[in-house]
Amino acid sequence: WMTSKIPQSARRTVTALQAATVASPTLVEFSKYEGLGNDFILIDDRDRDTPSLTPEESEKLCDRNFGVGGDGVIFALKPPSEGDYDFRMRIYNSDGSEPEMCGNGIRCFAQFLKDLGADAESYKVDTLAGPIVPIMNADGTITVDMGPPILKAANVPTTLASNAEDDSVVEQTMECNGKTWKVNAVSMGNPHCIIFVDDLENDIDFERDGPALEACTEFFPAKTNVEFVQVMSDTHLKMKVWERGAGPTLACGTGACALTVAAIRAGKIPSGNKVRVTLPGGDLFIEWNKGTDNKVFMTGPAVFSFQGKAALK
Ligand SMILES: N[C@@H](CCC[C@H](N)C(=O)O)C(=O)O
Repeated sequence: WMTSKIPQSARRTVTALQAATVASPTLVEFSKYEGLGNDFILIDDRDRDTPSLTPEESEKLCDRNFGVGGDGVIFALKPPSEGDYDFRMRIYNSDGSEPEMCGNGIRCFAQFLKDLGADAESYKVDTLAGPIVPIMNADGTITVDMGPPILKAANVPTTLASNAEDDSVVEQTMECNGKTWKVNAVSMGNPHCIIFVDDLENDIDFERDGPALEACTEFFPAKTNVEFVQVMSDTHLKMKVWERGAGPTLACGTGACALTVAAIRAGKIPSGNKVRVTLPGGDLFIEWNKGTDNKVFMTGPAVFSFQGKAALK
C-alpha cells in the first residue's frame, strides 16, 4: 500500500535515482604505502608501458576527502626493452604534475613489488631521473642508490647565478616573497631549493614562504621543492619540506639527499659521515660518496597501509 500512495511522477524520479545509484563506477585496484608518512597510491601496471591513469584521475584519487588520499600516485610499469632494467616507475604528484623522481616513493615501489612476489635483493628501476637502484635490507629497511647529485645550475634547473665551482649555486642571494634568502640549488633528478636557518620553528613563515618559493619560476623555471634546514650537529640535520606539486608533506627522500649534499658543499657539516636527517615523519639516513663514485645513498622504511578498489569519479 505504501507504493500506491507515491504519486506517479515521484515514482519515476525514484526509479531514475536508483538507476543512477546502481550504475557501476569504474574501479581502480590500488595499494597504499607510506615512507615516514609521505604516502602513495601504488598501481600495478607491470603489463603496461605507460600509466593506466591520467594525471587528472590521479589528482582525484589523491584527494583526501573525495578520493583515497595520498601525496602521489606511483605506477609499476614494464621495464624498457633496453638497458637491463627490472621495472619502470612513473609518478604523478597529488596536483597531477609529473616529477622526475621520488625518494620515499621508490622505497614504497620496491616494497610493493616485494609484496607482489618479487624476491631480488635489488632492482634496477628506470625513472625520468635515470636508473635508480633500491636495495632490500635484511632488517626490512630499504637503501636506495640515488645516483650522483646534479649541481650545475642550468641542469637543476635554476637561473640563479652560479657562485661556486662546477657552475653550481651555494648560499646564493635570492629575493622572493618580499624577503632575501641564502639559497642552495641541488637536483636529485628533481629540483630542490635548500635554505639553512638557525631556528626551524621561528625563522620562517612556512605556510607562506613554502608556496611562494615553490612557485618562484623566475629563479626555478620548473618550480622547485623547498627545504628549510637546521643543522643540529655534524651528523644530524632537521628539515621541513614544502613539495612542488604536493605542498607540505611529512617527508621527502630526494629532499633529504639534496640537503645533505648542500650542507656539505656549504661547509655546514663535514663530508664522509652517514647523516641522520630528521623530517616531520621520522628519520632518513643519507651518505654521499663525495670524492669516490659521487653517488648518494638513502636508507629508510616503506610500509604497507591498506589496499582496495577505488571509484574513478
Ligand atoms: N616526496 C618525494 C618527492 C616527490 C616529487 C616532488 N614533489 C617533485 O615534484 O619533485 C620524495 O620523497 O623524494
